[in-house]
Amino acid sequence: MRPLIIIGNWKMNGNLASNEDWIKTVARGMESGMPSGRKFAVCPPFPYLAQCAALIKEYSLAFLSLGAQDASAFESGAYTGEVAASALKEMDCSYVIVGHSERRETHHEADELVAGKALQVLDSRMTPVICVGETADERNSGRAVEVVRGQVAKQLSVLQDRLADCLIAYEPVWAIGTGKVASAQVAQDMHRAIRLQLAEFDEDVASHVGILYGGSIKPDNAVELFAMPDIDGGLVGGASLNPQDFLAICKA
Ligand SMILES: O=C[C@H](O)COP(=O)(O)O
Repeated sequence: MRPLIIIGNWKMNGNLASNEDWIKTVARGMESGMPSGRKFAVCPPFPYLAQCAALIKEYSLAFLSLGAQDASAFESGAYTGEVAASALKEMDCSYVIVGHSERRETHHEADELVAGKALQVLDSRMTPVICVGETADERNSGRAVEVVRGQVAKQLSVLQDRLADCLIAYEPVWAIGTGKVASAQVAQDMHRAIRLQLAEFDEDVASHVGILYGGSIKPDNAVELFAMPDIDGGLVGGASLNPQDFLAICKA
């Protein structure tokens, strides 16, 4: 049985004061317990990881793990501005997002680079959250499944059965930050297509990999999305900035 995993991605938001308020509010909200069989994490920007790790300890927030929004495909060395997966592990990260569409678009990250990042994350004993998803044009021209299959195929060709230790986040680009959430059925159909593709490679890998949905998740659409058999949780952007909304999604 795969756990439901809900990961908040703050993107380039937050500051020392608001981060502390967020953690305090979430700690209070999680105090009385959380639904069983679920895991929760938050991914702040790199500079705030140490602060958030310390606050999670201070408030004994056992339910909440820490994650990062990216990692280098290199182990260490002269790569100015890059952050090594091993450094993220030292900061108490359990998850690292790789290949987010915002990085694929703004930083021209290709599938091979994304797979290299995922390998570094795995080698540092954390879980990569590998993002895939089609643009509006690709969906409107009927190529959504083909595009996503292509992205997953590249990851499979590099990671092989190590993909069993990763999470995949299906994030249709047209649903990110737009308020246009994919309907639960549209998301389920793509998650099913990804799982069937994984099963073509290895049934065991397919049954183990958690496939999260991302794109305009809100407290009022989370219940329906999470009820779908192949949706194993969510990667939540905008709504995760509000601690009450994040809590509501975690409990949905
Ligand atoms: O990483 C999160 C996704 O990009 C979704 O963002 P969003 O919830 O603001 O649409």
